[in-house]
Amino acid sequence: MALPLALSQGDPAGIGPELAIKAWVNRVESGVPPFLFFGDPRILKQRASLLGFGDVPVVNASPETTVATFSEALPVFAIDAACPIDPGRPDPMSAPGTISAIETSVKMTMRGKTAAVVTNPIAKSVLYEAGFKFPGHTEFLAELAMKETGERYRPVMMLSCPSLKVVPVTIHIPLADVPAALTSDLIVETARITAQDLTTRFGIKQPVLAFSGLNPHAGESGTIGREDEDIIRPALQILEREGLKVKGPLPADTMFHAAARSSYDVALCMYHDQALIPVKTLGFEDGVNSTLGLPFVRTSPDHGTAFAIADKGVAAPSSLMEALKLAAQISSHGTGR
Ligand SMILES: NC(=O)C1=CN([C@@H]2O[C@H](COP(=O)(O)OP(=O)(O)OC[C@H]3O[C@@H](n4cnc5c(N)ncnc54)[C@H](O)[C@@H]3O)[C@@H](O)[C@H]2O)C=CC1
Ligand SMILES: NCC(=O)COP(=O)(O)O
Repeated sequence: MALPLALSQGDPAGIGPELAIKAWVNRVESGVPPFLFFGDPRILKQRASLLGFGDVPVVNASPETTVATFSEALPVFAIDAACPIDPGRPDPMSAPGTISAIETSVKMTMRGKTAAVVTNPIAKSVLYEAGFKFPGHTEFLAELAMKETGERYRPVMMLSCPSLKVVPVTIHIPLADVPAALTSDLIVETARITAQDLTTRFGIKQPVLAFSGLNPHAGESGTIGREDEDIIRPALQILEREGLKVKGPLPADTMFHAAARSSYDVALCMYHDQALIPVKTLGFEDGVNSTLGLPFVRTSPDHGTAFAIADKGVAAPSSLMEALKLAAQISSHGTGR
């Protein structure tokens, strides 16, 4: 029997519990693969009754019992939240439970009990307040993988929707720090991992990688900033010599219209918003965040915790459902690494 996916709870005061309930309710008509929710069953039950899903049966389960249970009830691997949860009001006291749900999902997946990790959104600032030392899941997952195998992993964030795939080369750092963080080595390493995983996990034989510039007009031949010529172009030359198909550095403002998008498989952008604005504009409802470079498959919805709507019942589960389907599809061929 196929293994279930591990779905971590995310911030319990956010929309994660609601999305899990709605994904389970839509499982048949939307083809949602079996998942095991790692989190506090009391939170799921509370949220279900608050939002009019009180008839959803929530049962304690293990990876071994999930697939058989899934058609009848929402299976939960119980992890204590350790504090009362008020939807929309995040509390750093819930951080240990949030982190433990991620850790347990990874452990189960790396030990072959679950097929892949799908994460519900966490609020970075809430976890930072509780002492969490990682910028986000992406880097934390690499650390957890290293704990399991002793090997170092270089994680790469990729967001995708049907019409676009993007990779931010620098991720959660202040914009003012981007130019100093950007090096040819960082670009080359990010591109190699992206190209490998696009081939092994996404079935794109020889992906075309398009690179944005950093400055307006990709620096206009070095007259509006030097990074495009001094850092990005040399990285592309190295990649080209290695046989990768690359384009750029391209002006970021003109590389995302439909005709431009049809000329490449993935856009590697120099900072977070340069990459995420186009993909969330084109496909917020069905966008998926995947972590490349890890020894297991991880996906997540493209959005955050949406605290302002966590008690309203209006959160759309579509992005989480796409994340679950993509994780199942990729992991059915192995990890690709
Ligand atoms: N993978 C993750 O763990 C991610 C976590 N975050 C975290 O989420 C928190 C909030 O971030 P924001 O920038 O406000 O982004 P957000 O995605 O939570 O919300 C942005 C807007 O989209 C709406 N929205 C989000 N998801 C929705 C859904 N499923 N259905 C309907 N409307 C939805 C929200 O109500 C809000 O208006 C931050 O603390 C951030 O760190 C953000 C992105 C990803
Ligand atoms: N903006 C994307 C995001 O915040 C997702 O980060 P991560 O938690 O997947 O590392």
